[in-house]
Amino acid sequence: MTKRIALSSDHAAIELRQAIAAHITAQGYEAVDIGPTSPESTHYPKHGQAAAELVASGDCDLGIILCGTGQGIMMAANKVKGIRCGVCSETFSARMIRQHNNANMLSIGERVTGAGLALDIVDAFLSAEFEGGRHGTRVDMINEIEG
Ligand SMILES: O=C(CO)[C@H](O)[C@H](O)COP(=O)(O)O
Repeated sequence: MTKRIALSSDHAAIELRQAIAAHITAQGYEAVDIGPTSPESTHYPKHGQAAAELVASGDCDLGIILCGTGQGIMMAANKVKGIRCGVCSETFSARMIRQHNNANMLSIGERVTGAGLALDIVDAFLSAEFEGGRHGTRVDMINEIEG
């Protein structure tokens, strides 16, 4: 079944978000891009929350969110129950947050990471699978903290 990927950003990362949407669509994913499209200044918490809710509800399989640094929108997304989101600026971590942490969202900073590398980061994240085992025990411990 086609994987649905939630995408959102604030004003600082619209161009990179749209490039990622086109990139993953070309790979056969369904990009559920909830904007914004206007370059007007906006507030990253609401965009992080909206994408995180699509993932937490099961409407989307995974999510990719962006802001200037990737940090603020990641913090907002991680407040939604069931979300495990990491900021990545290289491919090793993008792969590992899936394999070891079962991350269901990836965050990238458009003001930090160039577009070419960002697309490689997305590929690393989307192609990796959670390994379970001892990592499952640890992810369960994270979920227990959340309650
Ligand atoms: O990176 C971000 C949050 O972590 C934001 O994109 C950034 O703070 C927006 O800044 P500005 O309003 O000056 O464009």
